[in-house]
Amino acid sequence: MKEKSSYFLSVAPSSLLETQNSHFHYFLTLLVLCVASALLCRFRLLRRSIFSTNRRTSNTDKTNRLAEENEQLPLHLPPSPPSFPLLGHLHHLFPSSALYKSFHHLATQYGPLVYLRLGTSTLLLVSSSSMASEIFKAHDVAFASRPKFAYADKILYGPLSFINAPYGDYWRFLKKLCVTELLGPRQVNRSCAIRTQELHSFLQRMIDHAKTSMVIDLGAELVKLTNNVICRTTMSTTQAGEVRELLKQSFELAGKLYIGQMLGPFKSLILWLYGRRVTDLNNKFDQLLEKILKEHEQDKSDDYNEEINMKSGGEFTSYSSTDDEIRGYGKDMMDILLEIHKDGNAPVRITRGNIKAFFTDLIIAGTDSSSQTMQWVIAELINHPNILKKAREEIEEVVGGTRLVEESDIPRLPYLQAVVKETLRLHPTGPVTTRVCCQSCKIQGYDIPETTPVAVNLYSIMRDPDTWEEPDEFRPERFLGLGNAEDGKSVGFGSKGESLSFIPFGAGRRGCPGTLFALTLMNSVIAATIQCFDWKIGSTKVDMQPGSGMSLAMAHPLKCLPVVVYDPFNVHSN
Ligand code: HEM
Repeated sequence: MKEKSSYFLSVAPSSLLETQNSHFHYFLTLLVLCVASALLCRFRLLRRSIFSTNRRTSNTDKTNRLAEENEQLPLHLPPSPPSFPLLGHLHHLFPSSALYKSFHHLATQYGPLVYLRLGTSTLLLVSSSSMASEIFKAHDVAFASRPKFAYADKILYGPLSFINAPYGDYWRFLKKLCVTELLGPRQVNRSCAIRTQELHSFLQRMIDHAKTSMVIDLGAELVKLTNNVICRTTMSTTQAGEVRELLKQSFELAGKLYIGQMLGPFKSLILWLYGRRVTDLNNKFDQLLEKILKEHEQDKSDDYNEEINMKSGGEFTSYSSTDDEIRGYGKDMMDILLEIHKDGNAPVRITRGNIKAFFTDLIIAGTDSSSQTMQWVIAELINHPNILKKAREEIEEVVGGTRLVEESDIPRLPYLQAVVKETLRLHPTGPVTTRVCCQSCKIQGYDIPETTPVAVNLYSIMRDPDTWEEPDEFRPERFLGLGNAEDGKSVGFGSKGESLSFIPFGAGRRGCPGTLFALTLMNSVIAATIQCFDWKIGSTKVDMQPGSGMSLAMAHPLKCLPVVVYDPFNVHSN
């Protein structure tokens, strides 16, 4: 059955749509959307009455047709709030400028499973851990694909993307490769040297700023650190800044197309306005990635190390390492994928386009999510000095006062890990994840028709008062000890046998393959930051207001002055 492009949110664009940050734009867009939907529906009604056709196009119509085919038995759909005849439930998205909050509000009023009609599309909203279990566990295969985007062919490598690939041979092959090889424990261990170098570089920059009493944009510094780590680990490139800038511009425009797809017959207008610029940027980015691919193919020359030393940001040049140490391992992820590309016997054909799309996915999915989470952690610690003190004491006890905390210390720092987990619970940077129902099924007695797009609100699940005591409080202690969750079940990251009450990385087949990579990086950066710095801000408390849009970023960048409490590069002065 041909799948209708529909209203959807997905991992990559959730961070991209952060660019639509202004409240004004958000409301204006929804207003235009409402008017457009109304016009579209009126036009359809008129056309039907003139030509007396029975042509049906919307998912709601499909649902009714299924009911007709099913011996006229009406489908038993999940509960729906009251709706307007043409707009459906669009007006329910207005109460908040952030979509996950509007969804959260809907769940508190109408329950954990809500069926919505948004203009011409439908959406199943899932907001509790037991309902999420139905999607991520009981019917995992039926919900293993993501909804399609009308302009998939316009956004960067859209149709070749892994994140939006339908559940099938290609996706399964790459997912297995991610888990066993590219993002698995072995590869994460082997890239430790890259993370350490970039962390030292970051710390040195903070120390320099502290010496000159310079207020810094901590978010921007963390983005730089994360982007460098991901670009170097995945494709050993020293052009991380250029990669990021082009991606940012390209996806700002993609965000506009994304909103535009909801405008029904007017969506071509958006394409007309921005199409050319999107193509130009995509071409520029493609040229850059092609260059990096060719460098890999040309077998890197001996002066590779020297080149890295000169370009890797400059500040930290004390290493003189072998190629293995610089890259973290002999082969990087791009080398591995190129080998598969050239292997005629590989079980799945991977094109050059697929390789470029895959690395673009990793950078988009991994950079902002990790850096924003770290920014939230530091903001929470500034606002909770007792927790900062406790975390610092734990590090001092394990590490002593003579060296910098290392990745290998993390397993002995449970309180630090609890601080990071509690931040992920309160501030999941991808608060809503999406799926599409590919096989009609029943959830708790309700019929879910094929092609229904699904939004799982991770934010609601992780603030559910039935699971979490005082859900809005920052209390890392809740993650210490047995069981962890107030519902008594084990809390991991949504793996098999665990409660789905803590799922910042999603769950099931399409759960985040970068979980280990992200946690390894975040735990070690946060540990070192706690050990080395206090932070001064302009007021007594950090403003914790989240921004609008679809990702959960801070509304105001965290600007602060680092104050050195331990300088790992000048031990004599400590
Ligand atoms: C704090 C950091 C991160 C958070 C909170 C996060 C969160 C998520 C979430 C919620 C999903 C959707 C899962 C679902 O639909 O069930 C996802 C998917 C994904 N993430 Fe992450 N992520 C993070 C870091 C990373 C990193 C570092 C990488 C790679 C380097 C990565 C790569 C991906 C990919 C490729 C997908 C798509 C998986 C698929 O569709 O099969 N993520 N992530």
